[in-house]
Amino acid sequence: MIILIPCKSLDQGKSRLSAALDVHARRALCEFFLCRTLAMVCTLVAPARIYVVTADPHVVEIAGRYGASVLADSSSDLNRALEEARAAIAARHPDMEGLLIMPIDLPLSTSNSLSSVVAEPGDIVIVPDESATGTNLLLLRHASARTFQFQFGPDSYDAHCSLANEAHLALRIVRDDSLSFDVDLPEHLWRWLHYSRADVDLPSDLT
Ligand SMILES: Nc1nc2c(ncn2[C@@H]2O[C@H](COP(=O)(O)OP(=O)(O)OP(=O)(O)O)[C@@H](O)[C@H]2O)c(=O)[nH]1
Ligand SMILES: O=C(O)[C@H](O)COP(=O)(O)O
Repeated sequence: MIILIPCKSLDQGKSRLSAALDVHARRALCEFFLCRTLAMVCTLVAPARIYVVTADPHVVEIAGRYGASVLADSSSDLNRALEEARAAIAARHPDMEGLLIMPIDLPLSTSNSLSSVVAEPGDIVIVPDESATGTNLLLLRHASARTFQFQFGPDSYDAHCSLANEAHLALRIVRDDSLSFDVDLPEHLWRWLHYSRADVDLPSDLT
């Protein structure tokens, strides 16, 4: 399995938190999210199977610390960035049998919860967000790993499920509180900070 982490430029990420956090704090949060995500996925696969697609040189440097490879995002569109990254990955890994799209903003995710998703059978495994509108995790297997068209954006959960059903793919839906929680809006941030303050070493901008 290959793990592909899309990462917006750190100065631009989590823009919907701008009412709650200034640009420095948002940048610190994105860096924190990126590092914890890289550390976690390194427990699941070898660094040679971890890719980050980004336009940010600082993200490139961070990914390098974890031994992950970086692919350039020249599009500023998430679906296009993923398509281009996947094409590059498929060329480097002709044996690619699975591709997991792993966002950075799932702060309750753990190695164990990710392992459970990876253990699910099927051509496509989806973990929706709490509201069952977004797609928090997308695991593609077999031919889908190379061909399934990414539909990230508004209502991506429905869009991904519809596409999978139209193509008669074996689709598994996983609902898991630790993976369904993503930090998009200030209310998510407050909930996460409230629960994690005791056991997470947060960036100083957030404490
Ligand atoms: N490379 C790349 N990654 C992206 C892009 N847009 C979003 N991402 C990443 O995709 C994942 C999910 O994105 P969102 O939850 O929308 O996070 P975000 O874009 O930082 O949040 P907002 O700015 O508030 O929309 C995160 O890992 C983002 O860093 C993009 O245009 N290019
Ligand atoms: O479904 C999606 O497009 C991704 O999960 C991003 O959605 P979000 O911006 O609502 O997290």
